[in-house]
Parts: sequence; C-alpha cells; structure tokens
Amino acid sequence: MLRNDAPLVDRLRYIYIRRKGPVYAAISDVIDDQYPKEPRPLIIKQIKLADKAHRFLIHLPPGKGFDEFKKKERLFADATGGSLLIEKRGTTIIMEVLTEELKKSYPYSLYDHTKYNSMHLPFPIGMSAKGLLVRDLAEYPHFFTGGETNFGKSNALHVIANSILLSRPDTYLVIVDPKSTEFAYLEDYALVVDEMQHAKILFQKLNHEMDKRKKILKKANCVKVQKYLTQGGDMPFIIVIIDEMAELQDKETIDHLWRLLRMGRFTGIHIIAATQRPSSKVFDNFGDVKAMFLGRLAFICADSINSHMILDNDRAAHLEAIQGRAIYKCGLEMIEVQTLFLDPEDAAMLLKDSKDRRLKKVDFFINQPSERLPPRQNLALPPGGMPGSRHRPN
Ligand SMILES: Nc1ncnc2c1ncn2[C@@H]1O[C@H](COP(=O)(O)OP(=O)(O)OP(=O)(O)O)[C@@H](O)[C@H]1O
Repeated sequence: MLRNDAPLVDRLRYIYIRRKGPVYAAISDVIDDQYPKEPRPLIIKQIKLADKAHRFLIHLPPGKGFDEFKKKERLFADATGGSLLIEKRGTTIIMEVLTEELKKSYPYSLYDHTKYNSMHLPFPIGMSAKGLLVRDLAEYPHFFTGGETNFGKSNALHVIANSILLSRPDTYLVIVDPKSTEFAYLEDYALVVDEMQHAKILFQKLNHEMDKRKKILKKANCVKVQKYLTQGGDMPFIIVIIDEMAELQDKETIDHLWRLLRMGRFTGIHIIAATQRPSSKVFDNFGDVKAMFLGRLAFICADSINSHMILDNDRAAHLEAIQGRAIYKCGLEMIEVQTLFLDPEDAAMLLKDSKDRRLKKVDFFINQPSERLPPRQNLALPPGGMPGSRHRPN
C-alpha cells in the first residue's frame, strides 16, 4: 500500500500500475518488495493470451541473476493467485500467469497422440498455465515421480504407459509392479514383473542388453539410439516402469538398476520410477543417480525433505491437497500441473482398439536374431517364462 505522505512521482506510478490491471500490479508489488533498490527488474510488456492468461516480458538489469528471480516464483504465484511459468530468453524473463484456477480433473481424452508424431516417445505431463504440457520421454533420459500415497502416482504411470503404447506400439514396455494388480490389464502389451526375485533377473538382462546396444551403436558410429533410428537402424525403445521403487531392497538389483540409470541413456532404455518417499533409507546412494532423472513429477509431499528429494525445493510440500495436482520439473522448467485422469478400464478399451497391430509387432520382435536385440526373447526369464505373466517364450 502507498503511504499517505508518498511523493507525487510514487503516487502517479501507483495509479499507473493499478490501471494496468490486478495481475500486473501484483507482479510489480512483488518486484518492489523483493528488489528495494534500483535498478530493479522492469516489466516491459504485458500480452493477453486469453481471458485469464497473461504473458509478461521482464527485463533483468545487469547484476540481477535469473536464478535469484526464479526463486521468488512462489511469491509471484501467491500475489497473483495464479499458476506461473518463468523462463529466460537472453536478458529477458518470460513470465506466464494463468489466473484461472486449474480444474480438479481433466480427462485423458484431451490428449491426442496423433499430434505428436515428431516426438519419439510423447506423453502428456498434464494441464498447466501453458495449456496441455506434452513431453518426449526419449529426451530425459529417465523420469521420476513421487509423493504421498493416493495423490496420483499410479495414474501418472498409467498415462505414460498408455500414451507410449498408443503412439509407439513397437516399444518394449516392462512394468515392475510389486502391488501385482495395478497393471494387470497391460499384460497383453507389456512384460509385467510382480516378484522381486524376477526383477533382479530382469535388471541383469537389461544390463546385458544395454552393453550389446552400446557395441552396435559404436559400430554404426551413432552416439545415441535416435541417430541410429534416423539411419534406418532397428532398435526399439525399452521403457521400464517401476511402481514403488522402495520395494527394490536387494543390493544386487539396486546396483543393476543404478548402472542402467547411469549408462542406459543413449541406448534407448528409459526408466520411469515412482516412490512415495524418496528420503527413505533404501535410497542411501540415490543422490548419485538422481541427476539422471531429468524429468520429475512431485505430487503433494508430507514434508519439505521429501519435496527436496524430488524437486530440490519445497514446492511439493505446499501443494493444495488435490488428487492429480503436481509440480513438474525438468532442468530450469518448473510448473504446476493437473495430470490427466485415465481410468484403467478406459485404458484397456483404448488399447483393445489397436490390439491386432500391436501383437503383430510383438511377433516380429520375437523373430529377430539375437544380435538385433529382440527385447522379448532376450529378456526372457527362466525357461517356461515368468510365472504370472502371459508372455512365455515361444
Ligand atoms: N489426475 C487425476 N485427476 C483426478 N483424480 C485423480 C488423478 N490422479 C489420481 N486421481 C484420483 O486419486 C486416486 C488415487 O490415485 P493413484 O492410485 O494414482 O494414487 P497413488 O499415489 O499411486 O496411490 P498409491 O500410492 O496408493 O498407489 C485415484 O483413484 C483417482 O480417484
């Protein structure tokens, strides 16, 4: 608030700012409060994107860092009452503010996978101030999601699994699901591993697979699988989803997994891991591999320690307690989202439509010679196949 005895120039500025609208005024107030001395960051342009969505271009004066500005994101969000996206372009900051509240639920049907053919492994992160956020899993290389139970981790995994299967049916999908039932409907399309001793064999096999892939890529002079694919090479992506990573207690299994995380990145092997509380004792050396999970999605966390483990900040500890509400982070990009909701029954129906095409692809890979890495055959577990899985070697 302006003091009664404020100089005329300050009064005029106050009136000018309020005329620009409440969102502009809220941002100006936070800047004035946080940068008491000149030179301050300066709003140079306001663009109305939609009824309740604005983009602000803010000039950062020399000596004021972007990281320092971005740390104040929560203050801007609280002051504007909106969700924010802050990015840097040169010396200008782009701040997008959506003051219309995110809804408590958005259906998966809002996502049309046919629009993202240029991506290798597209999937929707969720609805955000920027609209629907869709990202390419192949770019991460690995993805991590965490947060308190019953706030939407499994739903997020269903969304990822289904999106990838729908747009890339030739992907080899492996699901480590200690809860046993959650992903049963995917058994026709994926290898579902529900026993921990099988997880150990699985990760061992994936390490062999990774080593073989590295040799093939080296021979073809390709630094990563994407390049190999553009040259006409045949190397299907392998996506490993681990629902509740804390269940992996065996040291050897964890060592195999850590090696995949560190070295699998260029070979088309991507890990998506979920856990309730990453600060638990199991993850003693989690810090060593955490940086490999470039894409992170944090649902509400019980405390700032768990939020820090996922996001390196406490944003997820202050989220509203809404199922499906999360903070997405990838490098400098950090934004609040409402993940899309996909009922497993609807997911099963969606996949059923393209079942024939998919099964054909699976046969095709089984028949590949072993050097060409047919995932299903190479990953075959003990003779007779994996108990509980319908995928048994032919
Ligand atoms: N994006 C969403 N939008 C609306 N509701 C959601 C969303 N995600 C999850 N929910 C609701 O929350 C419930 C719990 O979700 P989910 O099983 O994914 O949570 P979880 O964190 O994996 O829990 P657990 O750790 O017990 O498996 C769902 O049954 C659904 O009703």
